[in-house]
Amino acid sequence: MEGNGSPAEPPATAPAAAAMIEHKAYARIGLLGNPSDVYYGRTISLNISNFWASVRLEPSSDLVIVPHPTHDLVKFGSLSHLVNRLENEGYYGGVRLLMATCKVFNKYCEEQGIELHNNNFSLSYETNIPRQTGLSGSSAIVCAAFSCLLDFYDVRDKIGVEMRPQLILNAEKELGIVAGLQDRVAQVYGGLVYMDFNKDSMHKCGHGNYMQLDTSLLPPLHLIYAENPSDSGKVHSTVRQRWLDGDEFIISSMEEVANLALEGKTALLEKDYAKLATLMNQNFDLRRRMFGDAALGALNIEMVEVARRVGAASKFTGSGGAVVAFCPDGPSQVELLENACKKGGFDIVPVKVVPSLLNEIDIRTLSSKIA
Ligand SMILES: Nc1ncnc2c1ncn2[C@@H]1O[C@H](COP(=O)(O)OP(=O)(O)O)[C@@H](O)[C@H]1O
Ligand SMILES: O=C(O)[C@H]1O[C@H](OP(=O)(O)O)[C@H](O)[C@@H](O)[C@@H]1O
Ligand SMILES: [Mg+2]
Repeated sequence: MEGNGSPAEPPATAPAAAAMIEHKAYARIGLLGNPSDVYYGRTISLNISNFWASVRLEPSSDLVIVPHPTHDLVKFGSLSHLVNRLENEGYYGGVRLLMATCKVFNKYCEEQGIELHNNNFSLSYETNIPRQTGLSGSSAIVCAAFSCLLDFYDVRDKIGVEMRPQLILNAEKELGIVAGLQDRVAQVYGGLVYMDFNKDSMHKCGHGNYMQLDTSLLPPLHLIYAENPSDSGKVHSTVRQRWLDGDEFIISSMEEVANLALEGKTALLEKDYAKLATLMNQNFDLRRRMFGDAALGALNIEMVEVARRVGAASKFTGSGGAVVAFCPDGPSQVELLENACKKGGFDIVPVKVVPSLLNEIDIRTLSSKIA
């Protein structure tokens, strides 16, 4: 509609880079096999719409990384407020993640001879993923920022879907955070994904083999969580060092954990949910033996045990802070679980699975067919 004095429509040929771009990336649940993704293992993970991070890219004259008003707090009411904040949430927020994402993106494009235009942008973020609870809050910010850069520079077709999780992981590696690929794969692909990170494919192709599974294979799942931030990089570092030092127990236990994902794929395809429950419990028990109770934290262990006391299967979604629970006996058991969580002071929500996030351009970049 043309009105008197209304601003002129921008020309149809305005560069795509002039538009604001926004992308979301969702929290993920490691259903089986984690943390063997850090060790050439296998996992089954799902992307959930209960929580997400979003990143907004706006064209600007300078390149600006915008600190989040609460997650990157630098103004405090008092000294004790500052100390309290650092003790509970650490020194860092999302700014370092956004910066590292830009650096890694630029490095990869340079290496691959992908030309980038010279326009600048501002990056800002929001997130409602409970902070540092093993729901991949960190990589959600990186993944959403990475998607914004793909579109701003119009290179979605030049950076294949299979490579993206590794680049998203590289942003955290750049910051010295020990982590694996499962979060990033789930967040790039969406839905339910079986992942095999065997050494051969990791070394030959620079990525694992990723297979999307039908999300309707999943039984109803519940997510239990608490405000209890833990630094996943720190939780992982000791076990990682032992693995690097050739510790037989850690190496063989990680192999066992990886096998749970392989068995879990069959169980899901056959809808053998009794088996799924057993595998989930074994997964946590193996983690507990490898990491030890002190590293996992009493509150996190209690979340697993609350679920087990009502007969539900349970395990960590990530490195700690949230638990995925499955009630094989159905709604009456779910009610028991909800009551037990309420009494224990834990939040509990039914899991909502995100469908596949790949668009047509993304699918065309795949070197292997998705299931
Ligand atoms: N909600 C958040 N807001 C801002 N930055 C975050 C948030 N969650 C994580 N980060 C950043 O990512 C780093 C690693 O977080 P991590 O322990 O992996 O959390 P998560 O389990 O949520 O992935 C943190 O030290 C911090 O810099
Ligand atoms: O320990 C795990 O299961 C996962 O820990 C990290 O995820 P987070 O959400 O930060 O706890 C890590 O990034 C994953 O690769 C591990 O599987
Ligand atoms: Mg993380």
